[in-house]
Amino acid sequence: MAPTPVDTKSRLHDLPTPEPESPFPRTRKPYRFSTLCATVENPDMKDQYGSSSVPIYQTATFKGVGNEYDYTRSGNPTRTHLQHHLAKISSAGHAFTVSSGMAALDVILRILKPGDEVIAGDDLYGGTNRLLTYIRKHVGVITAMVLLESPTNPLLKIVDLATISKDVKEIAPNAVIVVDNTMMSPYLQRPLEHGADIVYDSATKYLSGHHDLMAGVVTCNRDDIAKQLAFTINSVGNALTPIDSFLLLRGIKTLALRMDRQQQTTQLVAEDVHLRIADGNGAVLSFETGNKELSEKIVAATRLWGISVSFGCVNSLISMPCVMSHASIDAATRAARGLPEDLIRLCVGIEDPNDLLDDLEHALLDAGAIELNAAQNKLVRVRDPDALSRAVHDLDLNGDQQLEWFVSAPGKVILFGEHAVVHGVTAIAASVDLRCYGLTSPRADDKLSVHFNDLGDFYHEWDIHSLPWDALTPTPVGAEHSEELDQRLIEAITATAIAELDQDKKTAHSASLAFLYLYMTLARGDRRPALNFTARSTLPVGAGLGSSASFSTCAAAALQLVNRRLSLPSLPAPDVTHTSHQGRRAIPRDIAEEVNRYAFVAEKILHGNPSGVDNSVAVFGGALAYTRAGFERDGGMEGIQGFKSLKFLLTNSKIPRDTKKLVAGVGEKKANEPELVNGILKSIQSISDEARRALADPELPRDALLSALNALIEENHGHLVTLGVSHPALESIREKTKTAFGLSTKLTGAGGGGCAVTLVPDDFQDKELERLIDELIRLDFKPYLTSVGGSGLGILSPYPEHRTSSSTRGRGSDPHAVPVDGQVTPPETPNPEIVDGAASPQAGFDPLRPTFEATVTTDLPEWTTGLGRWLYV
Ligand SMILES: Nc1ncnc2c1ncn2[C@@H]1O[C@H](COP(=O)(O)OP(=O)(O)O)[C@@H](O)[C@H]1O
Ligand SMILES: C[C@@](O)(CCOP(=O)(O)O)CC(=O)O
Repeated sequence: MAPTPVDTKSRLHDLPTPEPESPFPRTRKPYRFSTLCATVENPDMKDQYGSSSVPIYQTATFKGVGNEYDYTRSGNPTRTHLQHHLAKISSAGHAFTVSSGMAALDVILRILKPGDEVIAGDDLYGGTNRLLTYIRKHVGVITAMVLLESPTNPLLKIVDLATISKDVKEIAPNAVIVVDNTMMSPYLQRPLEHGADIVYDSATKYLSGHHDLMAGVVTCNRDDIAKQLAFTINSVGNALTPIDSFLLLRGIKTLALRMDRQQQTTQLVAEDVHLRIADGNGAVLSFETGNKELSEKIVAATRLWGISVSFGCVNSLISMPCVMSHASIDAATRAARGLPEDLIRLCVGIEDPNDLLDDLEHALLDAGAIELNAAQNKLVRVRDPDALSRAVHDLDLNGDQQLEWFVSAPGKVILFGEHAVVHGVTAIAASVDLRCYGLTSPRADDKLSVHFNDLGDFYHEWDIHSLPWDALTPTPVGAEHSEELDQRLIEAITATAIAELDQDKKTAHSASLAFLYLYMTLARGDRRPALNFTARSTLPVGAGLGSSASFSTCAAAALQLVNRRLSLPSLPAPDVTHTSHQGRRAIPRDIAEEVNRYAFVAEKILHGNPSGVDNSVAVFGGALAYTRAGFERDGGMEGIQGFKSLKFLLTNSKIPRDTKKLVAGVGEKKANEPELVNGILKSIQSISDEARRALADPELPRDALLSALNALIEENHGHLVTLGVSHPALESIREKTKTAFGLSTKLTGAGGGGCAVTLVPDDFQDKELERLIDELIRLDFKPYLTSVGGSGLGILSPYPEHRTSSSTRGRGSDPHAVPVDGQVTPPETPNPEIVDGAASPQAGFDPLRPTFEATVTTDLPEWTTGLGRWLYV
């Protein structure tokens, strides 16, 4: 392998363009850009066979000693051709090509030494931001470099490269000026001509143009810098492969042609839709809609425009930077940099402009951003389709015209993987047909109250102004809550609002803390709605069936609805709703995810270190294989169909326990006995994997499936015993089901008491089951026969057409009776009766709260069903 720095062969070309030999004695003009692009010539590298396209030297090594090439990491003829070509079109003395745009930046940043400082713009591509943050944190770099981009991405701010370069050189003569030129490509801008020292491009974009390769290009004129870059590339081994060098060389030939076409169409698109465009150059434009949900709808409604990150491809792309390319910049930083959450980025390709415009127009219409003005017979922009109703609602939040929002969410049973799931192992869990219900009702005073019937009929009210608002860092609409809880807010609520509670009621403390944290975090600016929140559950609380997650889901959904952070979708037309699911599945995934994020926040307050499996089941319902993100395996969840056909008996030992403590206990055991616990975690992962395979296998005979699951239940329970989370009462439930009935049982949830789950085989006689249930009751346990895999989060439709009138409520009326089409924002409820506070009841409003609080628990499912149509995830 060559010991010397490499690939500086690109220096060998002559600028301007090599002139083809001419018999005529007159001077030729230098070739124009598009000709330069299409003409790949290097007089120093004539092909031995006269091939008109540069061949791919697909070889790692070259034979011989002391030759020009010996090892492809260090130098390869295809790459040399490419680099020569790039140097030519970039007005550069040197060009290097590496494996991606980020690799190019990385190679450049390695010029820095500890103590050096980088000055960068405030609108940087998410990946650039991430890499700079990493370098700052890990390499201790503190102004040796000025990093610029023009136009910026995605806000298209223009940077005066020439002036800035001049100023920098006056103030810090040694600072290296680096320019990311990806948005422009050398066709539109050659920053080396304006004082930049180094220019890099993600060649994945315009330079290659077809999104069929990843590549980065670094160009410079300074020999000292070129030497450093070549050294890094050779040492790191990230130089571009021969095949990608070939593809990039081929892409560059059409650069000017593509860019011309893409720019023309961009201009047309920008003018046609009358939306904000930052600059007329390039083929990327972005615009705001004023509403994140509207932007999402527009993006989702396009067909020809591909929803994708990146740009520079011949195919047109549409994206929302805040949730895609720039999602790795946290929400607070995005907000501070003025990067709008609703921004839509269009990257225009080479399709027929009329098709692109048609598609965009359809998407804008479908999303409700524009509408046909019948009088003028033309499409006009709807300034903000939700603005009027939102403004009305916003006023309502402090007035007397509010909605009651009624929501519900199921509990869960974990069949395999509890506790281990906290540490990254996959858990297999499903929803149970026991639910928590949450209702927000407006108040006419300045008070916030909670009523937790299941926690010793706990009721408390707070003066809204007395809550510790100073400690709150507001979360903008559409922004995500950070992964960490805001400890300052928790401490402030604990020291004020919680400190005034009766000290004996610990469970009510934590539920109140979680609710107040969500209430404050989800409030919008100074609009702090006066309301009561009542929660009731058909689930046993604190028994391992996820009552906390279903409570958290109800609180998160209700408060997001009250604060208009969720917009219910328009409902399917009547002829569609009576098909497979009768219109039940009316809540789309993005809304579910939004609720799940905040349900997880509340779970963190209640549990300390939850895995997120409980709240995911509470929101999404069904049966899931759930793996927490952030460990060695990929996080995520996947539905499991086979689980739904299983029958389970859940038995509450009635031994109270504290999930937070049990989870912390396992964490401590892992810290003290890592080998033991890691071994157990590995085994539980195998159990979950095995169960998942068995449940997904359509060929596996039913009895083989059931006996496999029984064996896995026994094995998993054994591991939970070793982890120290069983309890004598759970062991006695196991004993009873095993010896007298031959059934397999394990603890479920956090253990330490709480519930056990028993798999009931298909052929288990009803009589036997009754006998088992009786015996368990006699032993003072509480059994529940449950079906699994039902719906997740439910929201009682706020549309009056979907509500059953008070005279028919509770008589089992058809909950799916009258679906309507097309309404996006629920109409406000007229004349609400004020339940708490001084105002007197008003006519025409029939509040749910009194009956909700008075109905016996066992009647809740039927009563809630009779209220009208429920929309489910
Ligand atoms: N219906 C409810 N009303 C109010 N808070 C509830 C309700 N259900 C659960 N919680 C909260 O969740 C806690 C129980 O959580 P946890 O111990 O994890 O039990 P589980 O296994 O039932 O989820 C309660 O102490 C309470 O703070
Ligand atoms: C023990 C654990 O795996 C499940 C806890 O369930 P529950 O709170 O006992 O319903 C913890 C978690 O996954 O967050």
